[in-house]
Amino acid sequence: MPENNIVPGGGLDESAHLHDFTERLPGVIFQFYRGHNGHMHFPYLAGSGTSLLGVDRRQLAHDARYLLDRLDEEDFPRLMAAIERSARYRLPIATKFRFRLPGGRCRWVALRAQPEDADSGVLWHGLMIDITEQMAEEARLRKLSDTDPLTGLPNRRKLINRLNEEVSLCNRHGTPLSFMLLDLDHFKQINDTWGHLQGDQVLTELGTLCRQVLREEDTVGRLGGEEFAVVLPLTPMVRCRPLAERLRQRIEAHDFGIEPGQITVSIGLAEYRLGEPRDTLIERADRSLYAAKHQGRNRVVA
Ligand SMILES: Nc1nc2c(ncn2[C@@H]2O[C@H](COP(=O)(O)OP(=O)(O)OP(=O)(O)O)[C@@H](O)[C@H]2O)c(=O)[nH]1
Repeated sequence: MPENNIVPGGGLDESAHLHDFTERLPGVIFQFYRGHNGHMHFPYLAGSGTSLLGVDRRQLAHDARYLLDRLDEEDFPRLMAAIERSARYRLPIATKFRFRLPGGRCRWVALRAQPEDADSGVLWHGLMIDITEQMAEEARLRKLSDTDPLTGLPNRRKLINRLNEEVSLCNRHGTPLSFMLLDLDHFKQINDTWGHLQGDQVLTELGTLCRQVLREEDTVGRLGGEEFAVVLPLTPMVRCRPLAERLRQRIEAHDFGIEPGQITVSIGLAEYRLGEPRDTLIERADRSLYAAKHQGRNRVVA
């Protein structure tokens, strides 16, 4: 056994070792107290994470607000609700929050704590660990799995998720929603004539054009191949149609680096009808797209 291990019953030595040990922990261990009168403080706080977070332990021993005040605005009410729930039902807390450092940077912190009854309040025993790098990696992977690598647009999975969200908002609030399917005309010919690389370039530029013409709140995605889709929240058909027409004209007029007027799109539109399944909306837009192709391409059909 290494010499500096804590030996049970080691008296003074043991508490010195314990202190040394807790100060080196790559995180924070704490006791957090909340009185029935609402006052909160940290009777105990240790670990090297305290210096990382730049908190003053003496202040926190009297008042937890010095730490709570530096929580991200979005996360503060969530953490308070978790504390409340934990206090009421004596359930453990398992949550994460963003913590603002001086200078405006943020760190993500994971928190786990176990409550117990205490004198005139509740006492939690817990730990906090910095998970900023982990969260950044998660965000990177999430983006990767949501993004079409060629155009950088949301992929089918992400777009359908977005559509699901908007459909449920529509059903809840009765707001309008339109859906647009957009397909390049004779794209096989473009590939065959100008090469696959040029074809890829056209797809990428098309994505950029869509983003320029549409509003920030509209989601443009690539469904696959030469097919794109747009989710247009708060947009009835009377507003969606001119927007689609503007997009069609803009694409027709754009210089894609090959013969002018060679790149055109057919667009199928559908407006959501309250209560209908999401797939019915997609099918109606698909039928409109089919009609646009059938009627000669380079046109918008609703
Ligand atoms: N360059 C490139 N081509 C792609 C990609 N994905 C699909 N395609 C091509 O898109 C073409 C689609 O051809 P079709 O489905 O026959 O449709 P189309 O030629 O556009 O004809 P219409 O849709 O009827 O106007 C095929 O040649 C595919 O190889 C891609 O990522 N890059």
